[in-house]
Amino acid sequence: MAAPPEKTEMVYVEHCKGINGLDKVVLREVRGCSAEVYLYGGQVTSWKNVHGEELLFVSSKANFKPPNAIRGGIPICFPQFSNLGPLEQHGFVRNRLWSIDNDPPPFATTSTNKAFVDLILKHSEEDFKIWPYRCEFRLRVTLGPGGDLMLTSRIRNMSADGKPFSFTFAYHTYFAVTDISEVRVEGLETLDYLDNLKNRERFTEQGDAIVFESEMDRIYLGTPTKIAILDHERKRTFVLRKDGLPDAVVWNPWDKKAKAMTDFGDEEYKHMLCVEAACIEKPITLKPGEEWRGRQEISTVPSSYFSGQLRPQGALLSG
Ligand SMILES: O=P(O)(O)OC[C@H]1O[C@H](O)[C@H](O)[C@@H](O)[C@@H]1O
Repeated sequence: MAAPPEKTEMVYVEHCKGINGLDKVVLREVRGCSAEVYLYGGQVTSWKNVHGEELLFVSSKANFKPPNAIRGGIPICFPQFSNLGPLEQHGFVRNRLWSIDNDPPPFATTSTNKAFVDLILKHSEEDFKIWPYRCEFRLRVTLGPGGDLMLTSRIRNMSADGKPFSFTFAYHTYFAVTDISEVRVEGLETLDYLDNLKNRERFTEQGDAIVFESEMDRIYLGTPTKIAILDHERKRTFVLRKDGLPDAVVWNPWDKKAKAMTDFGDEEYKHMLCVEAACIEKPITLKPGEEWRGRQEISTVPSSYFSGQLRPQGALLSG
């Protein structure tokens, strides 16, 4: 009798080389969705659904070359968002080489997810010179069986000398959209925001959703835990859920700024939108031994599913 055909084992986590020989980790799930994480920056650079469609934007001009940050995917801004402090723009972890964390401390809740990777960035002596604190940053990236992508950061003050530190933070997520002028963001209505284009002056959002007709760079404050990004043309809605991250940045550079960025195509602003789960207005302070956690989960649903529910009184506030 012929032997039964051998079953090929599903590889949920693959360590390999990416662009310019940089180390990357590919996460895969049974139904065909996938994600990629570069050790450089601890940065997610790809997130594909079961049809193999890319859901994150990465510029065709992105430099995958240290010390440049990678333009696209999900860069992590830490310990400083933007230029809100003495460090380089968005802090330094987005252009450091992270390591695989083979022995991460357990999470309180056990999960049955198989496609995940744990990374760690220990504060080097070199970095101590620019940021004189003892810090350990652990990042878990998980691809759920349904294709949802979860990032959990655990940041700990490792100081032995009693020195606290403060930081601001953002998951600088670049969503891929079909046509920015047909995109709306729901869940931020009626909130206050700081307008980065007007010296961070404070305004209150008046529209019943955010739409895009020109450059936008805002920090929405104290937002609900769910935000939706509706890609009208593709009838796809991204749902962003966050925990420990009260603020949300919304950014599109539009044509003029796009042209000024060397690692960004002139027309690419039409096909991306950054919505960033963040903690900016009130920095986090950690005493020695304390740990902070910040989590972002992104998923997609057909737009019709959410249609009409995304109002301040609607689904977004119900959990
Ligand atoms: O060019 P980068 O340093 O990556 O920053 C890109 C953008 O990041 C955030 O969204 C800020 O709010 C913007 O002001 C900034 O232009």
